[in-house]
Amino acid sequence: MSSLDHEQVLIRTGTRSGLPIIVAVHSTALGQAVGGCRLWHYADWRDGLDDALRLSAAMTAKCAVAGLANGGGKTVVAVPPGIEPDPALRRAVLDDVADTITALDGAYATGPDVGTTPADMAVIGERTPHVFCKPAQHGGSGDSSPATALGTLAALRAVRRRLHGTRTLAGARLSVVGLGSVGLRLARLLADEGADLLLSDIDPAKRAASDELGATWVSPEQALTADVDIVVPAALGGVLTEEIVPRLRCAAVVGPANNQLATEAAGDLLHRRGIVWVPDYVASAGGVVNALTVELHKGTPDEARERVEAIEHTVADLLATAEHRHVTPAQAATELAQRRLTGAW
Ligand SMILES: NC(=O)c1ccc[n+]([C@@H]2O[C@H](COP(=O)([O-])OP(=O)(O)OC[C@H]3O[C@@H](n4cnc5c(N)ncnc54)[C@H](O)[C@@H]3O)[C@@H](O)[C@H]2O)c1
Repeated sequence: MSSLDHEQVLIRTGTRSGLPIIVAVHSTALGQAVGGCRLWHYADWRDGLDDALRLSAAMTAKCAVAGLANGGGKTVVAVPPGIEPDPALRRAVLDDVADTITALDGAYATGPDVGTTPADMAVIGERTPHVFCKPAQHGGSGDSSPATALGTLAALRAVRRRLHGTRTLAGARLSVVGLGSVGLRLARLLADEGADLLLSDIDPAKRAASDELGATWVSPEQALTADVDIVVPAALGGVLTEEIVPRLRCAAVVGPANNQLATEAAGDLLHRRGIVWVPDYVASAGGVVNALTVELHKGTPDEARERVEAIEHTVADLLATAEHRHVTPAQAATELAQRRLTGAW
């Protein structure tokens, strides 16, 4: 049996909801642990515990690599099969989550994750200050997509410099897969800067926005395998499969989509093909960096923007480490997290 490498895990049966509320605090070495609140169905609550343990450890790495003074944590509310939380049960769950966070005495703050929304964070915020990503009308930082897009742009600048010796995206050829909240914002920023864009989405209604930006509209498959400088995955995860990677014709893959690598082997394959890949949790950190800076660290919007734009330096550091140590960027990110966690910045 492996050892517990978390600082603490609090598991309670919610006094109001009767549901298992699990909060895993992986690390507070760099500061308060943060991580979203997942409200999801699990056949067995122990599966929810596994998720909380795994995802909180991943948050420690994400925060450390992003240079945040925060550690990793996670809340999982394990909803048994067959129960669909109605508004009353949902309210009960959120109050139970807030009380559990209060019991941790500031060691952990939560935000939205699968199954919860910024509006839910406002409800949790009625009982505890240790919450972020509340809607703007509740004093929060609001929609995280603009900051996520800005952070991805910063990551793209670092990669552009690495590929072509310049940080401007003017004249760079990029394809964006997914024109949702983040992808479309990012496409606009790239178009403003004069990038040569191929845009795609499974939703044909997004074509109008693509035309407006003067971009070339292609299918998601064409966008992924296009002969461009950088492919930007901005839709769902798992796009980088062992089947697709050999067909890529780009020099780099950098985007906000979560969990882009379908398998670890796909990551190795990218590396062997000499395609630069920035781990998604690094490229997509802008949203959480902005929310934490403004809401938990009480920074100004300018400070938050500066921190989001610092993702450019983080990525440059990461790529330099990967090259120097002959490792994948994912391994380099793990090493960077370790260096920061042990104070050896
Ligand atoms: N919103 C944020 O702040 C944020 C932060 C970190 C990471 N992310 C990640 O970035 C990605 C995009 O997030 P979002 O908020 O823009 O989501 P979204 O739901 O607003 O947009 C996703 C878009 O992708 C399209 N899409 C879905 N499947 C597709 C496919 N197979 N090919 C092409 N397009 C497809 C959808 O039609 C939609 O337009 C997600 O993976 C998300 O987890 C988002």
